[in-house]
Amino acid sequence: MDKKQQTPAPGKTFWRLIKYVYHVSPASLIISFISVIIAAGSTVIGSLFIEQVIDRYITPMLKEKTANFAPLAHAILLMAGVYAIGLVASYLYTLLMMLLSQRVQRQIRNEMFTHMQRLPIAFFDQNEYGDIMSRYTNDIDTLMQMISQALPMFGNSMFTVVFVFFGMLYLSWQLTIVAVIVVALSIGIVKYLTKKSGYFFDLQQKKVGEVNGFNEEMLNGLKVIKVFSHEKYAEADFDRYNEELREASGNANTFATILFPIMGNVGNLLYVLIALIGGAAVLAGSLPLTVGAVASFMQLSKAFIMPIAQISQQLNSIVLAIAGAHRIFAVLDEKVEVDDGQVTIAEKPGVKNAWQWQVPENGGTKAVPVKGHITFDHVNFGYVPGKQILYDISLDAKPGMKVALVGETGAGKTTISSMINRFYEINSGTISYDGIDISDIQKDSLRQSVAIVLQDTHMFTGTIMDNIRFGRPDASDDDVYQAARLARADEFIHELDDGYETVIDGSGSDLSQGQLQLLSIARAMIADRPVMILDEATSSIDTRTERLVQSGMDNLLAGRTSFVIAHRLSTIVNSDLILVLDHGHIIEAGNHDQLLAKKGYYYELYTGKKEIQ
Ligand SMILES: Nc1ncnc2c1ncn2[C@@H]1O[C@H](COP(=O)(O)OP(=O)(O)OP(=O)(O)O)[C@@H](O)[C@H]1O
Repeated sequence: MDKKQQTPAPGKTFWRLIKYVYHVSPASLIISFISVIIAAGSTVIGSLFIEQVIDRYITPMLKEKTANFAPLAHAILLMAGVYAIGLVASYLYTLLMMLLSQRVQRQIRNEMFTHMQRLPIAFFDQNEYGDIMSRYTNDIDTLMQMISQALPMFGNSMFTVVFVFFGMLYLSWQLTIVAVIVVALSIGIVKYLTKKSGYFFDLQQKKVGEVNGFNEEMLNGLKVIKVFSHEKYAEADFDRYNEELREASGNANTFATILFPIMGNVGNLLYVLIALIGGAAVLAGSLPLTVGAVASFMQLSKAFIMPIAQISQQLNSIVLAIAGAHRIFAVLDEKVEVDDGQVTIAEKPGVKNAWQWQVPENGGTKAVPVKGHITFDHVNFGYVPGKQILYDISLDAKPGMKVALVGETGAGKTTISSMINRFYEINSGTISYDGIDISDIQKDSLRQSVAIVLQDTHMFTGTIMDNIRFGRPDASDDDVYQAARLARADEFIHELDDGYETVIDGSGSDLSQGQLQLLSIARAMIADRPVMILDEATSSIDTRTERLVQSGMDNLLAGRTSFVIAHRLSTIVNSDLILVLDHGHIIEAGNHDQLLAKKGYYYELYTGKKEIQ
C-alpha cells in the first residue's frame, strides 16, 4: 500500500469512520448519541435529587412530631424514575451500538471483498497475503470493539464528567475546587498507567501477529520440518514467541487492571475529604451549605473519578481502532484496475460460442469476428519502475497458430503471457488482438476471450463438476463430461467414490498435483476461448498421461491461437512458432526445424548440450 498512506492522521480517520458509521444507519447513531446524553444526565440529576430529598423532606420531617411520609415517597419515586430512564437509555445505546457495529462490520467486509476483486494483480504482488488477511480479521475486530463498546463508553464518560462538574459547581464552587485538585493530582497516575498498559497492549498485538505468522509458516512447511527432523527447533522457537506474548499480555493487563482499583481508592479518598470538609463547613456555618448539598456532592464526587479512568482507557482502544480503520480505508482507497476500454465481446446472435467484438463506430457499434490474432509490437515492460523485464518484444501470432515460449527460469515467459490479458500494463509498445489495441478492449471482455491454464492449479471448495464448470457457468453436465474426457481427467474422476460429485477443498489437497492439472485443463477446455495460454500446464503429469492429454489438447488447440510454455521440449516441437527468450529478449524465433538448422541456443537446448535451469 502507498507509503504516504501509512502515516495516519488520527483525527481525519476518526471523522471518516464516524461518517461511515453514520451512513450505515443515521437513526441508530443519533438515537444512541441522545441516549448517551440522557444516561449521563440521569446520573447527575439522580445525585442532585439527594439534596432535595434531605433538605426539603427529611430534615423538616425530623423537626415535626407527626411525620407525613407521602411527599418523601413521591420525591423518592421521582428519583427512581430518573434512574430508570437512565437505565433504559443505557440499555438502548448499548443495544443499538452493538447492532450497528455488526451492520458496519458486514458492510466493511462486503466492500473490502468487492473492492479486492477489482484491484490489479500488482497490488497482491506488493502486499503480503498475511497482511491483507489481518485487515479482514484483526483490524475489523478492533473496529467493531470500538464502535460497540469503547465509543459509547467514552461518550458516556465524557458527558458524565462534564455534567457532574456543572452539578458540583451548582452545589458548591468551593468543594468543586477541592474535587478538581484531587482529580488533577490523580490524572498523573492515570496517564502513567494508561501509557504503560497502552505500550504493552501494542506489544501484545505485535506478538499475537508474530505467533500467528510463525504458526502459519510452520504449518505450511510441516512436511519440510519432518523431512529434516526440525520439530525440536520449531518447538523451541514457538516456545520463545509464545512466552514473549504471555509476558506482554501479562504486563498490559496488570497495568490496565490496577488502574481501576487505584482510581476507586482515589474516589473513596475524595469522598471522605468532601464529607470532612463539607461536614465541618455545615457545622461551623462557614459555607452556605446544607446537609443535603454535602450528601449530594459526595455522591457526585464518586461519579467524577471513575469516568476519568474510563476515558483514558477507552482512548487507548479508540487509538488502536483508528489505526485499524486507517489500514482498512487504505485498502478501500487503493485504485481499482483502470479500464477505459470501449470494445466489448458478445456472442454472435443465434450462434453458440461464435464471438465477435463490438467496436464503437459513429455512435453505434461495428461487429468484428473474434479470430485470435495477437501481435506484440516493440513491447517493453517492468513490474516495478527501474527494473525492466521484457525488452523490445515483437511477435505475430496469427489465428490458429501454436506459439511456444522457451527459455531459462526467469527469462520472462510467464511475463509475456500475463501481458496478453492485461494483468499488468506495458511500459511502451503495443499489443493488439484482431487488430484492436488491447488497451481499447474492456478488460472483462478481453479476459473472456483468453483461457489460461496455470502451473498453479487453484481449485475452489466444491464438487469436481462445479470446478470444471467454473470455466463456463452455463455449461451442461454433458459439456463437463466431454471436457473431462478430452483432458483425460475422466478416468481418475470415475475412480473417486463420488465421481463428478466428489467434493474437493480449496487447497485441492485430496488430489495429486497431476490430477489437479488435468482438472484445470478440463476447466480451460470447457471455457472454449479463441486464445489459450498454457503455462507449464502439464509439468506434473507423467509422460504417458501427458501424451494422452496432448492428443486431446491438440484437438482443443486446433483452430485456436495458443501460447505454450513448457520445460519439456517434446510438448512444443510441433509449434508453428518457437520464441527463445533470454533475460527478457527474444534471441531466436522460428519453427523447430528452422531453429535446429540454426544451431544456436535452441539447438543446444534440444540436443541436451544446454539445460533449461
Ligand atoms: N509479480 C512480479 N513482481 C516483480 N517481479 C516479477 C514478478 N513476477 C516475475 N517477476 C520477475 O520477472 C522475471 C521474469 O519472470 P517470469 O515468471 O516471467 O519468468 P519465466 O521465464 O516464466 O520463469 P519460469 O520458467 O521459472 O516460470 C523474473 O526475474 C522474476 O523475478
